[in-house]
Amino acid sequence: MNYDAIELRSVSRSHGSGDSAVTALDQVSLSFPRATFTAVMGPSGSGKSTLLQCAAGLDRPTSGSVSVGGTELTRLSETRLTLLRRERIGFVFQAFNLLPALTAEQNVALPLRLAGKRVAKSRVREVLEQVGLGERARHRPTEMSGGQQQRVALARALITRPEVLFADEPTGALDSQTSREVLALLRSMVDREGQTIVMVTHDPVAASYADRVIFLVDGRVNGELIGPSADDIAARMTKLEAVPC
Ligand SMILES: Nc1ncnc2c1ncn2[C@@H]1O[C@H](COP(=O)(O)OP(=O)(O)OP(=O)(O)O)[C@@H](O)[C@H]1O
Repeated sequence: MNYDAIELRSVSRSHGSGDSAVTALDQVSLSFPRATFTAVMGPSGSGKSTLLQCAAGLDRPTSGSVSVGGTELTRLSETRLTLLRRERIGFVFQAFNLLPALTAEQNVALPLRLAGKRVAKSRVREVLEQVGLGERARHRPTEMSGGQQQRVALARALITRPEVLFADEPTGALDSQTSREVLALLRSMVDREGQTIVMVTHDPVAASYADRVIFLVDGRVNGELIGPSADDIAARMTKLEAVPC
């Protein structure tokens, strides 16, 4: 069967209990087809991070189910879930989280080393070249710009050829020119390599690089835009943020 990269079925996630319970996600059903780039947007507290965490197997839904490439996460033990995350899911965050004592190539090789796998130098070079850093393999993070560091983080996320790359505000710490370069790189990973990407962002320009933008409000899907411009996205966000709580 040809499964979507990620599928969420009626996913709910609550925190706490009784009167103080908070519903961070409320019956969310979404599919993320392979080789597509999806942005997730919504007002602060609308459930974006919770959605990403549940979809990536970092958090468990209170009810509903999540599948990665047809594998149902909700049925896996913690050990199997950790293995699946390590082998089939990639992450990049606003903070680059590189190890300062290691060179770019050592940082990129780290996920394979941690998994006890053989590290082929040629594969490390290949991903560094994909992100345009073939010449910087021996540099340490302090010798690189913010954009270059985020590209190393991207190469590190891609070394295992993950089925899905989750990006949480990946350009939040970058200036607008550097952000555009990183976003163009994400776009080309989808178009050239068939990578599936799900990205949470507050930035309409960043979201406009995606094929589809999903809007969350109060833990529910409030609609989507397909191939929108940054202006369309900004207008929709302004409307959503104007809704009284
Ligand atoms: N561990 C937790 N305990 C209690 N409530 C939580 C917890 N994590 C999230 N929440 C609540 O769940 C809701 C959704 O939070 P979430 O962080 O997913 O929103 P978000 O859209 O990512 O917000 P932001 O854009 O501000 O980062 C919020 O009301 C938040 O306060």
